Amino acid sequence: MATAVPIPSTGRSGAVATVAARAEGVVKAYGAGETRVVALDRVTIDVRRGEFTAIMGPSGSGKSTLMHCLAGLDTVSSGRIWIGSTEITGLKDKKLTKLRRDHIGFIFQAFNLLPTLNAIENITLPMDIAGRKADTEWLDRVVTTVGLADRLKHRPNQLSGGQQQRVAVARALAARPEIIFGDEPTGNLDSRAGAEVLGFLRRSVDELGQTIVMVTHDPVAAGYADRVLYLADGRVVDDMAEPTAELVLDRMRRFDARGRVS
Ligand SMILES: Nc1ncnc2c1ncn2[C@@H]1O[C@H](COP(=O)(O)OP(=O)(O)OP(=O)(O)O)[C@@H](O)[C@H]1O
Repeated sequence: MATAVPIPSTGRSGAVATVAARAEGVVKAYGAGETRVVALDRVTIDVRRGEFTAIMGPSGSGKSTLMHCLAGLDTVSSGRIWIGSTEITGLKDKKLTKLRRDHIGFIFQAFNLLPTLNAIENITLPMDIAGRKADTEWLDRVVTTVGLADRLKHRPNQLSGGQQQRVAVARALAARPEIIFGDEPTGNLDSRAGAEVLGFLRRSVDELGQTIVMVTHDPVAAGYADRVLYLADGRVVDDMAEPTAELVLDRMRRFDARGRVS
């Protein structure tokens, strides 16, 4: 039976509590022989708790693969992954499914709402399926934070794209997951609606203490994060603190597809 393995201590007290997810020496290869593609090449990162981390990089650099491996949606070829204090590499399917359900929230580019359910029913659906009772006080805070209090009885087709994505954000936040992963969460939205959703993601970090990891191509979206990790050719090539859209754009202009200064 696989058991929870604590994240190795860095020697400082409280180190475990500050890390929401960790990848250590992660390699992910697809295929074999001549068609073998190394999507992740010895990636080591810590995702700090209570931070908004963006993952950027050219197309094919390994962003989605890294997110999927961190979230336990894909297996690694070698290396180790932790969510909180639990090592997920090696966990059996059933345990992994439970860990994902109980500790991880997802926001995808497509909103993935059920059309026959209203907003609040969509928000609480994962908890209903898991047989968990919603904490009503928390749910009220979440709904207020994402600005949906007056739209809870509306079905998805009665909401704008931005409002639908806010329902998806609230759905991810409702169960108080350890970490939320977003794959281009504003990719289907116009810039105004995208800014609104990003503003609410930012608030959920600042006001609710949420940890968010977001894959994006958009320097404006990355500017909402606390930190941007840049991938190139399956490797982490840069780690930017306190990004702004301008700094990110400048960084993208100066580096070529392999992460080298051009
Ligand atoms: N299922 C798969 N089978 C084979 N190769 C794959 C598979 N998934 C991804 N890859 C390859 O792994 C590499 C990284 O892909 P990944 O989707 O992680 O990149 P990305 O940075 O998210 O790209 P994009 O920005 O275009 O979405 C690419 O070379 C891709 O072709």
